[in-house]
Amino acid sequence: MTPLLELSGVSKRFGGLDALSGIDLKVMPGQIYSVIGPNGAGKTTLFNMASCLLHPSAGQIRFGGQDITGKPAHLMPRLGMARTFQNLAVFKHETVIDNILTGMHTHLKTGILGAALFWGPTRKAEIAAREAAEEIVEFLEIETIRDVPVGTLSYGLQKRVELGRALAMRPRLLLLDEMVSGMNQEETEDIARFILDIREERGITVMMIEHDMGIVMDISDHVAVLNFGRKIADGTPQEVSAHPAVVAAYLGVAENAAGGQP
Ligand SMILES: Nc1ncnc2c1ncn2[C@@H]1O[C@H](COP(=O)(O)OP(=O)(O)OP(=O)(O)O)[C@@H](O)[C@H]1O
Repeated sequence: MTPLLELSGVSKRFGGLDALSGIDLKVMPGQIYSVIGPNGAGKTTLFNMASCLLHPSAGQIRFGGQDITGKPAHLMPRLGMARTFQNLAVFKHETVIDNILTGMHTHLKTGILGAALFWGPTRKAEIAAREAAEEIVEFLEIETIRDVPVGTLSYGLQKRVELGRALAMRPRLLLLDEMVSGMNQEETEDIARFILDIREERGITVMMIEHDMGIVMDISDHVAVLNFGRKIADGTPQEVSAHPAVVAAYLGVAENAAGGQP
């Protein structure tokens, strides 16, 4: 089976710093794939390169079998890749439903001129987009807040809206950057359930960066561990959590935090 996303020998250098060095990884269709590692390990840099916001200094990135190395980021939604960001990326003054509708516009090809010339098909596309947006609202259980401006909602609900907008792009691959950070236990469990349903019911492959080991261990099929820009382990949650290099990397962090020697 062809990997949905494949990084081969990917490196990224910022000035004198090797943020990533020779990363190889394969995300297979249907997987929930987590990327973990201590702060500064290179996780966000990896996501930025996978979504073409940054381009690698060396190596190749393939998406759906197609070489996307060096391609502009704005093409990614059309190719079937959507993402959420570590910092909230929502339109705070817009309502929940309007935020989700903005995700649909990747697939609405007709602009104002098209609307004037082809009122019929454009109208149909708009109606279909609205129906799909309503269906996402229902799926994410946010019907009661559909007309509320997003900025007035709790952080956990705003993240849920951001997830809805990414789903509206109808991706094959969904990249989730620290989705549950800052969420309470109940909100985290809701997100874990949504991610499982996104894979089961929508057939979307999910790749996520997470610091919350509970959700990583509970729902991932595969985990890659980064440390100082290198992949130090790769396998099932059970395999990586027992891997000596992973234990040492996390122990080093804990000892540093406690003022001990790494
Ligand atoms: N644009 C940039 N210019 C220079 N250095 C950068 C840039 N982006 C990231 N870095 C550096 O690259 C390294 C990896 O950073 P990155 O943000 O990818 O780590 P991370 O694993 O996502 O960390 P965190 O868990 O804290 O979000 C860090 O040393 C960081 O300071």
